[in-house]
Amino acid sequence: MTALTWRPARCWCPSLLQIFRFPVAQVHVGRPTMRASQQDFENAMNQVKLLKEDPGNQVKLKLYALYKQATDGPCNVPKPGVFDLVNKAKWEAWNALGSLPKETARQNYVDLVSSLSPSSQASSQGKHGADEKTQESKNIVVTSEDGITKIVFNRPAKKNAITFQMYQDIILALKSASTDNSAITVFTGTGDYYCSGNDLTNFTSAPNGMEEAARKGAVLLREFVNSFIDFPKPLVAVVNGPAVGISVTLLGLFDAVYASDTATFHTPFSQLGQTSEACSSYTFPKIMGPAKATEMLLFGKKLTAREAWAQGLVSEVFPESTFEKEVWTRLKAYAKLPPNSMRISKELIRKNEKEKLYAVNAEECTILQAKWLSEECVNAIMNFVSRKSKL
Ligand SMILES: CCCCCCCCCCC/C=C/C(=O)SCCNC(=O)CCNC(=O)[C@H](O)C(C)(C)COP(=O)(O)OP(=O)(O)OC[C@H]1O[C@@H](n2cnc3c(N)ncnc32)[C@H](O)[C@@H]1OP(=O)(O)O
Repeated sequence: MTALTWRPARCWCPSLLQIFRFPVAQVHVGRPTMRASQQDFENAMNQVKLLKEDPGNQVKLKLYALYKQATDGPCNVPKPGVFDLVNKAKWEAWNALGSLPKETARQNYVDLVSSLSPSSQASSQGKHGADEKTQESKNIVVTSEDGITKIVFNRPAKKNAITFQMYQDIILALKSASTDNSAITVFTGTGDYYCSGNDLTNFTSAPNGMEEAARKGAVLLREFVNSFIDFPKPLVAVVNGPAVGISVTLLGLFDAVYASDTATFHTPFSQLGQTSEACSSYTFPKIMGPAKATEMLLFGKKLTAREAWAQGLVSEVFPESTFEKEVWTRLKAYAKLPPNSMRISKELIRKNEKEKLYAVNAEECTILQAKWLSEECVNAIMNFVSRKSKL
């Protein structure tokens, strides 16, 4: 990215004030802090002007984005052209905050400013030393090191099944990773599974009735999948073991998929009385051809890692014994590549598909909302919960 000029306190360039007024704090997942008042916000703006060191482009972009979000709300201006690099980066940083409420943006701004003390400035400028923990909730752990933000499914006792809270945590983790200092973002799992898909007990607690739960589920799913469609940096899956359901279908939206030879890929939607999601009704036929996609998405055929590689869903398969070492060595090298080249190349690949992907996602969610209320689906969930059936 073109360097954003930094002017220390004594020589502010008025035209750059917009950029530097708003240090962005990390997104605090599951840890609400006290609301910042307008006065706290103004104090923080003044504090920013007193910073003596340039906090780095990424922080400046975050500052800008939070400022705009806190004052104007969600991004509402057209995206600058591809060659208007600085304004485009600013627009992307603001747009990445999505529908983050103004009050939260204001709080994040205040938190970030207070974190920009001399001792914390080093990390915000991207000097990755020891593993820098950027965000942690119980079941989704996010760390950043060596230019790589790692988002880990961390619920091994339940084979990393994804709860409602985890969907929300992942949305926030991706938002944060899209503007952090890392070059690439990686998903992986703790334990023997990569992920067993949607937590089927998400269906069993519906205090306001199933229709309301299905409606909320569809809204959440749509936002969740959109956050993968929109993710601007290279997104890599390190598939350490079996993957089921939505953790498989999402792979069609990743940029690279590395799998251990212990991994399997299974989308048992018909068995569950459900239908495909995460744009797989579009991406899978495109990746592997309609005949193979049908075997997976309609008939629930489970693929080995090598079969998934042969069908183009997986980039490369590694023996379990050397998987971690080989994959992370490679990813660390990739993370040293010029990040903006990677982002722009990804944008070139993705941009012609985006509108189609949004539309497919919306339609899949509408169909699923109805399927979740069907007898076929309710029976399948009840059979699982009452331990009558497993995959
Ligand atoms: C009303 C509408 C609300 C909608 C909310 C929607 C939100 C978006 C939804 C997006 C659509 C996504 C679809 C999918 O992902 S479909 C795929 C769903 N996954 C499955 O069907 C897998 C079910 N699990 C199994 O079949 C087996 O557990 C598995 C083969 C994965 C492993 O078998 P194994 O014998 O090795 O291990 P256990 O069965 O003993 O598992 C250990 C414990 O983990 C629990 N577990 C595993 N997977 C899940 C899961 N998906 N959901 C909930 N719990 C899971 C399992 O029950 C065991 O728990 P206990 O030790 O407590 O018994």
